[in-house]
Amino acid sequence: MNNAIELKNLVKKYETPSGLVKALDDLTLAVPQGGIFGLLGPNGAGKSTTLEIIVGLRKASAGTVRIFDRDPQRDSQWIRQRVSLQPQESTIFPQEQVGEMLSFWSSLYDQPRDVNQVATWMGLEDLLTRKVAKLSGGQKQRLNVGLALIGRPKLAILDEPSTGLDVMARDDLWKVLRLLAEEGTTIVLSTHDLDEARVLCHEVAVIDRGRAVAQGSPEELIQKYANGTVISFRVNPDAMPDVLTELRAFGEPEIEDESMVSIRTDDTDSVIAFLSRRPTVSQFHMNEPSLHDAFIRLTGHEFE
Ligand SMILES: Nc1ncnc2c1ncn2[C@@H]1O[C@H](COP(=O)(O)OP(=O)(O)OP(=O)(O)O)[C@@H](O)[C@H]1O
Repeated sequence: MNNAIELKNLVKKYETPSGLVKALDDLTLAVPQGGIFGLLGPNGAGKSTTLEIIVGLRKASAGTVRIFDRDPQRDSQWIRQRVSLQPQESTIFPQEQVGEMLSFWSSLYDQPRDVNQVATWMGLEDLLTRKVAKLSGGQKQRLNVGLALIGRPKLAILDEPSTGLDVMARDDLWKVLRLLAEEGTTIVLSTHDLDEARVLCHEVAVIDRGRAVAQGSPEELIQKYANGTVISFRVNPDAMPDVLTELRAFGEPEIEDESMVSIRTDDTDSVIAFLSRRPTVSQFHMNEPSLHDAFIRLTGHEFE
């Protein structure tokens, strides 16, 4: 068995007062063991629903779920010792102190990590005697991630772990996640931060409207789906018609305003060489192909 997670043809329907909501619509994906895997998608794409089904908190309406080759609904005891979830929101035990929470959580596992080690990882070492209710949003988030890691899970499921963290806390979290992945932990996180997905995740699945529309490393997806670099520049309005005509040899230019033009190209060197020979052209700007471009190409709509 090579995969930590195998989801096949998952469907999840929620009953709501205004009718059935189809949160997952034939979602299929596999997560290899080890490494950091990202579920990437806009609000409402179905990421949290997928994560909750993986840990057995929710039951799919149809389809199959295998976690280390087991069924999380039937083998819930086995799964609970090895698979952890950091939910998006949690209001557990607000009157307890941070240290008490970490100790209590660690007592639920057979081979927990050291409480002080996890507190240090999460930047909570000076807050161990503070009540959970008195933590800031970012501190609560760090505690929730710490609780998800303290049981030494084989598979840690993190639902938007960076949300609410400042840049330094986010960088510290990334370091911890990379360290755990190097040790062999499989980490699955959801995010709608495309930059986070690109720098942190070894592999991502792009989720859109309840389906996984593509899977691969961020660089693979960019290469496969994001079309070329966008070069934009200013041009003297009098020279615009000539420049546009000649530029068409490289692709279809887009006029942004009366003096700003952009063109998407795979042949950056030739376009730059052409433009730099023109005295009427100035202020070059290059936008490398990104996951955002790949997402738009894959889904046909903006990431929002
Ligand atoms: N308990 C629920 N009852 C009814 N509808 C729900 C429930 N949970 C989620 N949904 C709906 O299912 C769809 C998918 O939601 P989900 O929370 O899985 O998406 P998400 O990708 O995690 O979004 P976000 O990035 O905003 O957290 C949305 O349309 C949402 O409104």
